Amino acid sequence: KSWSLSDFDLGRPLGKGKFGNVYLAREKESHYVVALKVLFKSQILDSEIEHQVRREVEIQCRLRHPNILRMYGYFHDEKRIYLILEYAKQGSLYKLLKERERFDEKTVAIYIRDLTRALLYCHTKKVIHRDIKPENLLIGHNWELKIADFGWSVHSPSSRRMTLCGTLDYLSPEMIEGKPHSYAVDIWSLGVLCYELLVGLPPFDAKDSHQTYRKIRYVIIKYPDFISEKAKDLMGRLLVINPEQRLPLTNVLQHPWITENAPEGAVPPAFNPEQK
Ligand SMILES: O=C(Cc1cc(-c2ccc3c(-c4nc5ccccc5[nH]4)n[nH]c3c2)n[nH]1)Nc1cccc(F)c1
Repeated sequence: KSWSLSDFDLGRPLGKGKFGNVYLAREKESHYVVALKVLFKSQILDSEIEHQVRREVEIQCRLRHPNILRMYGYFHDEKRIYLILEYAKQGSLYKLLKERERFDEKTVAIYIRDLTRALLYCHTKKVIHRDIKPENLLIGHNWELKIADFGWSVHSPSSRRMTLCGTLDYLSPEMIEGKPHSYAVDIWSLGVLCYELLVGLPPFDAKDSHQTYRKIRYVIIKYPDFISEKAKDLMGRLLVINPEQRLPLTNVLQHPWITENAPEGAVPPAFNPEQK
């Protein structure tokens, strides 16, 4: 089936990015609601990232997992490329985190469990570095987490942590030192995300990038006293300088903090607007 713009009714913008915007859209026949991402060919060609976009499309179309945002297809006209993406009803985790300041340990354990499963799935498909910072995580209809790897594209200008290459907070020590990154970067960023969801701030937050670099390289972390010992134990096994010594993803699922707080069948709580 080849799609075209005339197959969709376009709705409001969902996110504005450097290479194009994302719109709510509804397929006319089925009334199926999607997120339609519009990329401008001119900008892609100018930025010589055409191969990267092709690779992203290639990867995204192959990935099928409940915690990875689906790409249903794509099409183009003379000026633009259109990506037909899954619509995540509850929006971004980043927005939710800002609204709620931080999450309770059971909720975070469920999110970390689901992300670990999604990353394990990616690694079996030889895909690494799914950028799992809050800006790239969307919340689905049943409040489940979805990795939406925005890759290089910048989203919603309101995201506060934009340095030119994206936020530093999630960089692993080996990436800072320009070493080739492996699957282990995903384990590191899982630790960073866990901390940020529990505390409300990233672990290496600092007033300037040099301080952030220093904190990352020497893994200088302060855990607030409301963080449980088991949560600290898990993060301590993920945020390890030496990539080989980080807890493998399969062991994350067996960690007591996960098994006790996110037992089989536990699902994320519904965040009702009035619930504080
Ligand atoms: O760009 C993305 C991923 C991506 C996903 C999205 C995105 C952004 C927002 C949403 C939303 C969404 N739901 C909302 C509800 C409330 C408020 C805002 C919302 N945004 N649902 N699905 C989305 C999908 N933008 N970009 N992939 C990509 C990029 C280049 C090439 C390629 F093949 C893939």
